[in-house]
Amino acid sequence: MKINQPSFEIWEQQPGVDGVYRQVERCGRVCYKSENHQTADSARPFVERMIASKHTAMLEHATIYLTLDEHDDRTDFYRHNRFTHVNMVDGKAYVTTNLRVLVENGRMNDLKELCEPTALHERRVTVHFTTQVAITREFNRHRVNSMAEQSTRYCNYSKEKFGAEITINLPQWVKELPDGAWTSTIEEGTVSLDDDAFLALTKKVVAGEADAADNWLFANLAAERAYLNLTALGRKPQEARVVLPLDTNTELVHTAFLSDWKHFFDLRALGTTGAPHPDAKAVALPLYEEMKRRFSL
Ligand SMILES: NC(=O)C1=CN([C@@H]2O[C@H](COP(=O)(O)OP(=O)(O)OC[C@H]3O[C@@H](n4cnc5c(N)ncnc54)[C@H](OP(=O)(O)O)[C@@H]3O)[C@@H](O)[C@H]2O)C=CC1
Ligand SMILES: Nc1nc(=O)c2c([nH]1)NC[C@@H]1CN(c3ccc(C(=O)N[C@@H](CCC(=O)O)C(=O)O)cc3)CN21
Ligand SMILES: O=c1ccn([C@H]2C[C@H](O)[C@@H](COP(=O)(O)O)O2)c(=O)[nH]1
Repeated sequence: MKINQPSFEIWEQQPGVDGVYRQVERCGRVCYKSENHQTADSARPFVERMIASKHTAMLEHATIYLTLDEHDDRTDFYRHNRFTHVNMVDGKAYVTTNLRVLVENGRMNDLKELCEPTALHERRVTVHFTTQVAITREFNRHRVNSMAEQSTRYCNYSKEKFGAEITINLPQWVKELPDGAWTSTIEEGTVSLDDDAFLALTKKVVAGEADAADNWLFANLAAERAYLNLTALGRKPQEARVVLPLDTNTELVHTAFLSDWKHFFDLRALGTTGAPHPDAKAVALPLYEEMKRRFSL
């Protein structure tokens, strides 16, 4: 069993139309952890597959910036589209939208007007989180955001690609436990108990003699054994996944307007409506600091 630390990364879109396709591919491949299929020219066919299979939500991760004339017919369309922000300044329309809007409204020609963001465009920002399933349940309630998440229906953790093991994302309360028998094992990021050691731990739990770290490790290790046994018995990942704990590691991508990120930080970092969960705050607060530096929130 692996133990990951929570983390985040801002995924900046590369310039131009190529950057548009690559952003969709990078975010979309998180779902099936299929990054190994990415090549120099795989982005456009990937996007075409997403369109053909009607998985157009993935297209929302590509941000489109346009600068149009106030009186251009196209400006009118974008001003009335609810997934688009338009700033009107001195006769120009500074449009921020996403690729799904263009694809689903037959407006791919507008890509000819693609530009890099100026100070007058409302920014959209893509963030990749590595956290627990428990936390992505909370983040995914920010429903105006665009999302892509690693799938427990389709990822088979018993495969070599996942190291044939389960990965847990370390909860803050476990990290903050006073030093004990498991401290160095947890810090190393891998736990592997042979059968005798697992049975000894099980006995301690059953006898009610296990401490907090013992109980936490026991439950995760038992879940891992059961998951691997179920897949070995022929159960599909989407069946075996029901025994996985809420601290199972997952990857989540959110793309949102800066104004929506501000709302996210109010809830998940700053706690303006109640204390954020410590595992949410563990990624949201440093992300807030980083966004303040990069985008002057
Ligand atoms: N691993 C993964 O991440 C997977 C994710 N899913 C996701 O589950 C969802 C299934 O729900 P379903 O309702 O069919 O999917 P849709 O993606 O069609 O709708 C979801 C929401 O997207 C909004 N939306 C539509 N167009 C845009 C756009 N251009 N920009 C921003 N938001 C937009 C709609 O808003 P409104 O209500 O205002 O119209 C709607 O609320 C999908 O998003 C799908 O991708 C499914 C499988 C795997
Ligand atoms: N209704 C619905 N069902 C879905 O399954 C679905 C959606 N919507 N919306 C978008 C998400 C994202 N989806 C996907 C589907 C495939 C890949 C993918 O990586 N495909 C690889 C092959 C997979 C592999 O080799 O492991 C590819 O190269 O196309 C990514 C995201 C599926 N998704
Ligand atoms: O059929 C599906 C598969 C996935 N999703 C969404 C829900 C989550 O945000 C991610 C990962 O979900 P899993 O259930 O772990 O596959 O994708 C969905 O809505 N429908």
